[in-house]
Order: sequence, then structure tokens, then C-alpha cells
Amino acid sequence: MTTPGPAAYQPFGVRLREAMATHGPLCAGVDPHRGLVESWGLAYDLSGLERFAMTCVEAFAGDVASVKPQSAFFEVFGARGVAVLERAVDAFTEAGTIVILDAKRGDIGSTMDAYAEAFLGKDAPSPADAVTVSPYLGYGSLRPAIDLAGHTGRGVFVLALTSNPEGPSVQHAQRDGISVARAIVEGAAADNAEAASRGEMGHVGLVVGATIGSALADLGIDLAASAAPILAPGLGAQGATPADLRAVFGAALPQVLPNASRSILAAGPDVSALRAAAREESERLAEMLAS
Ligand SMILES: O=c1ccn([C@@H]2O[C@H](COP(=O)(O)O)[C@@H](O)[C@H]2O)c(=O)[nH]1
Repeated sequence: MTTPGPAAYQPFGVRLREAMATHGPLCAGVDPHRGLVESWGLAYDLSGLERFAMTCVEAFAGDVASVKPQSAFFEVFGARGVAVLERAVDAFTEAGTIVILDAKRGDIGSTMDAYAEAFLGKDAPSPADAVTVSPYLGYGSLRPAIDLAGHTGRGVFVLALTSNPEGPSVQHAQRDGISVARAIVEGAAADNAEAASRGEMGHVGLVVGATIGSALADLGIDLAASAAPILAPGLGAQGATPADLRAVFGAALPQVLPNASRSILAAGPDVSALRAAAREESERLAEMLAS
């Protein structure tokens, strides 16, 4: 038997907006790095992975707007690691917490179709609410995922200006005076136009690092006009602070889901301490947004 996607209820951008209004904008990362797992006193094996993931579920589910499990840290354990990821995704989903799976998939359209079904389809084993996708085979190659997400009430987050120092070598490159990043943002804006006309965020999100400094202004990019939810990694371990967000995102700030992983997870393994770290960060971010 198949279950209906959340599309039967509300579009992704609307659900995300409501969750951010209720819990604050923080997207808490679930990244079982070997060093973190061991610092929690767990063995770096399947049982440690399961314990780490389920501790995150206990601490964050129902308490933050969204979580972002990093698929790589589960895939490294093979199929049984992926099974742990699926159990964590299901547990967050049952608690009503939005799951953005960081899998950064991207391929030719026909293969992208299979990735889309795997992560977002109504028959997917453990569908996420949204998945990160890579547009470097061309924005149009993402069409199967963008369309399927729209039809199932789910979302995609397209890499636009990533938080790593190597990103600009590709993303700032220009053709006909338009940067790669700007072309990606304009693609998302076109796909979100209908939601934008209703004053809502769309289902095509963008990944824009909190570490990018003045890149948006330098490249003439208007993120606010894209109506895209913006996943902004880079807080904490990568050096960005909540105060940087206003300077980086300006008018697009209400669309931003700041993401922190290691800096919050370092508060574990105690569930209350982990939950408190996420709450404090979320409150700091909400205050900054209101000021
Ligand atoms: O541009 C990007 C895109 C994704 N990420 C991912 O976000 C987290 C960040 O973790 P921290 O521990 O808070 O640094 C991680 O899963 C990355 O793969 C990113 O950092 N930058």
C-alpha cells in the first residue's frame, strides 16, 4: 500500500514557513562524523551510528523547524548505515519535523528521475521532505526532481553558492555576463513564480553558504525575488556567526534556514544538553531576525 505524499496536505514552502514560525529558523544538522561519535563515548560502528542518530531524534524531533541528516556519514557504513538513516528519517517525519536530506544528487535527466523517485517519490522507502541536488549537469537536468517534488508536496535545495572555499571557481564563472550561480537562482525563481504570486515560498530551495561574504551583491543576485527557501550552512564550525547572516542575506533573511551541525552536536551525547544547544541557537537566530 502506498501512502500519499504531504502534497495531499500543503506545499513544501508553506509547511516550511509554518515550521520556521513555530520553532525558529534553525536547521539542525545530523552529521555522525567519526570524531563526534567517539567524543560521545560511542564506538564508531553500526550500533554507535544508530545510537547517535536516535539521540539526535530524541533531542531535535518536534523541537526545531528542520533537520538535515548528512547522507555521506550513513552511506559510509553501507546498506546497513543507510537503514539507520531511513529509521532516523522516519522517526523525524513521524514527529512532524521537516527532514532535508543532504545527498547532493545530480545526473542526466533519465537517472535523475530515479534519484527523485528514491528520495521524494510516494513509493520511496523513507521519503525526505526535501533533498539537496547539484545543478552542475545543467539546471534543466534537475527537472524530474523539481517536478516530482512539486507534485508530492516536497522540495529540493539546489546548490547555488556553497560554503566551501573552492565553490567560487565554478559558481562565480560567467557566461554572457551572467554568473553560473545567478543563472541557477534565476532558474529557481522561475520554478517558484506561482508560489511567489501567492506570497509564499516555493518548493525549489537554494543552498547558499553563510560564509560567502558579499558574493550576492558582487554577482547581482536577488535572492529575495526568488521566493526560494535558502539553506545556509557554514555557521559555527565553518566560521560564520548569526551576525554574519544579516550582512550576507539582507532582504532575503526571512527565507533563510541557517544550518549548523558540528557546533551543536558537540553538546551531546546528553539529550537535554543537545536539545538546549539547538534551542539556544534557534532563539539567537530568531532574535537576530526580529531585530
Ligand atoms: O555549501 C554547503 C553545502 C552543504 N554543506 C553541508 O552542511 C553541513 C555543515 O556542517 P558543519 O558541521 O556545520 O560545518 C555538512 O553536512 C556539509 O556537508 C556545507 O557545509 N556547505
